[in-house]
Amino acid sequence: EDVDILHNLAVNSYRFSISWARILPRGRLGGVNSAGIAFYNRLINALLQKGIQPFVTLNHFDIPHELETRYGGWLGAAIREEFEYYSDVCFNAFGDRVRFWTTFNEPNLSTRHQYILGEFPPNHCSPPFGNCSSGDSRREPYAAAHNILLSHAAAVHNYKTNYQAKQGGSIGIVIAVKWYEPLTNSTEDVRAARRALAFEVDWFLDPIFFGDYPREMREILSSNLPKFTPEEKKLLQNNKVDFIGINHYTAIYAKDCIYSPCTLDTYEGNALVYAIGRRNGKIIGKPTALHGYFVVPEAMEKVVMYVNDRYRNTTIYITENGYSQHSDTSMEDLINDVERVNYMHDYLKYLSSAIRKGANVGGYFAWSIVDNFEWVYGYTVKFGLYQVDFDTQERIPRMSAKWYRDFLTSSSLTDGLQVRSRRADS
Ligand SMILES: O=C(/C=C/c1ccc(O)cc1)O[C@@H]1O[C@H](CO)[C@@H](O)[C@H](O)[C@H]1O
Repeated sequence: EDVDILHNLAVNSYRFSISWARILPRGRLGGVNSAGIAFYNRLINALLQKGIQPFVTLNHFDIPHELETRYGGWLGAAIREEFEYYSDVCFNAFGDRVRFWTTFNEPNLSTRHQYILGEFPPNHCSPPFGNCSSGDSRREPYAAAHNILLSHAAAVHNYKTNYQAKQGGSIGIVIAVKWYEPLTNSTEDVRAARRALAFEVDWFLDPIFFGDYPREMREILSSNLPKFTPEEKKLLQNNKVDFIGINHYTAIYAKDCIYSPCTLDTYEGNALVYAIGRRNGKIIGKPTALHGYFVVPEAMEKVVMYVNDRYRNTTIYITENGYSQHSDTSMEDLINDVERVNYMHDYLKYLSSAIRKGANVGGYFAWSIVDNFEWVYGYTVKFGLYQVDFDTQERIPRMSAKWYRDFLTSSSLTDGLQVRSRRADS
């Protein structure tokens, strides 16, 4: 039914992730769960029958529980071999039909929620970030990220060596990219915004493209930041991604915390930056249902140009972009979601502007087709173009679903928005 919905919406690609635990419930030392393989085979085949390209993520936050018990999850170096094995099972089982792979979804966001703030499992943190039963908010996120980067490199190496030539697909990684605008035009705040971006984007993409962490991180984190051996640098640089996925939702002001005092217990704390939604009392953009996420459409162009310029014109896919509503919104407003229509329209307008300036953008994915389980917020935050009645599983198209279908199927729009649907494989 959902594949029919996608077909009626006229999209040409669908992004989803595979649950590692559904394929390998106990990791590589346990067996492959054939029911899990069969489930994704049915989904992939149903999509292809409708001419929809599957765009597949291997890891979207969750891991088999046994790997947490056995290795301490991403903190243990042994998880790299586990991920390489898991990715191999997936390339083998699904790679004959999948043209687009990504290794990780937003590891730059998940490691911070897991190991700095302690909000996501395994809930590790230390003061001043929080009081967790274990953790080290200044060291662990970087240790976990290091193992993720090397797991990524191992999977990309395996795909490029053993699968790419015969299967003909491409492989990338998805990074969450929040845009940071300097709070004031002081040199300190301008540097703070640049630094926040380095701790957001360059943290993962610099090692992948240039073989090492950015200078800002090496200076500030010193011995808390792991080091790559010469062989690891080579592994990273020799196995560049074919494309970069960007999940972009919002922008926020960055205030310097090196030359002026701040509370440093936030998401940007380790970068010595304080992020704030207001400048002189004026909010950066309309708030959404997700705390700290504001509507700032022009930031779409800025993040795309930044990534395009720094990472040498590598193809960019916008792998997520979307607008959230509170579940306590009235039924009428949930369905007549004009704010979501405006959000998508305006963000797409700035994406088209980036394309006109030369950015190499291969496609755009709306988040999300249906209301999703929003992690720690559960069902209280709604992102769907289709509303879901969770008692009956009924899907109800919102205004945004109709708008998006019209946008994708009309060859031009009268109001100057000139983005067209692009084929994911072009
Ligand atoms: O998962 C996040 C964001 C999580 C978060 C934000 C704010 C907090 O306070 C806590 C968690 O990013 C992406 O954005 C979406 C819409 O959020 C999620 O539904 C996707 O699963 C994910 O890839």
